[in-house]
Amino acid sequence: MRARIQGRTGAWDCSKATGDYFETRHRRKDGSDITVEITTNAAYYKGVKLIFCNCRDITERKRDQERIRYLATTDALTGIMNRGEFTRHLTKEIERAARFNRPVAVVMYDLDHFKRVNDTYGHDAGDEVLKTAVAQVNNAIRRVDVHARWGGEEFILLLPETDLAAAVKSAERLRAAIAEHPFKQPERVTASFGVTTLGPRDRFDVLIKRADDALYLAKHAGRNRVEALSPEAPSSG
Ligand SMILES: Nc1nc2c(ncn2[C@@H]2O[C@H](COP(=O)(O)OP(=O)(O)OP(=O)(O)O)[C@@H](O)[C@H]2O)c(=O)[nH]1
Repeated sequence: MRARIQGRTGAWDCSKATGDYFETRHRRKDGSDITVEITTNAAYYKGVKLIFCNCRDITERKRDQERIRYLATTDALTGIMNRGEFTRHLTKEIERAARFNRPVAVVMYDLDHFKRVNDTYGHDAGDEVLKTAVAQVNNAIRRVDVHARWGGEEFILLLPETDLAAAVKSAERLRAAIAEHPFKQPERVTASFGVTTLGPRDRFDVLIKRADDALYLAKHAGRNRVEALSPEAPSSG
């Protein structure tokens, strides 16, 4: 038996491989995508080698897997990354930055007096404010920056290849993007920002704690502002 499977990755000859397994993507005549699982096995019959090649349409399974992955990694309200996924990204980035001695910044931000928004306009209006604020930030960051919901009305950004001065500049741009945007209910919304960068011996929790401390400073200095703490800053414990 000789079969050729023509996929996007080119032709694959069934007669050359046995005990093989792989997946390939193809396009149907109607333009829709199909994912196919290929398995091959060989058997001998009267001295003749027979190759069995099994092709199965796994498009649905793939779609389900993608959906599960999306739900597991994404914040349902805002559509950005959730805390668990961000933690995985930052952990990797810390390793990479330390290994290659590259800068990396973390920015935490939190909407100001957000409880008042919920109390005055209701929870649905509060949700709208969260989504709009996130959209403003998404529009103002680089593609390589990672934006996630840390919890409640608190958000976090990972800025690769960014030193403290550049991160403060970015945070200031994001602060202005929220503060200057005409929201619906209420019309004006602000957020406070805490910025820090990775120190030479920082672990994940130390970095997050320092960003959180900087955010706390911004809240206590009057809100709608950016505060930064460098890795050399004394820890608040
Ligand atoms: N609508 C909505 N509200 C949320 C969500 N998550 C958290 N909140 C609300 O966010 C509010 C946070 O209130 P606080 O922690 O007191 O903070 P704040 O009022 O923003 O005050 P500061 O942070 O000090 O400026 C609470 O009322 C929470 O119920 C959400 O997904 N949707």
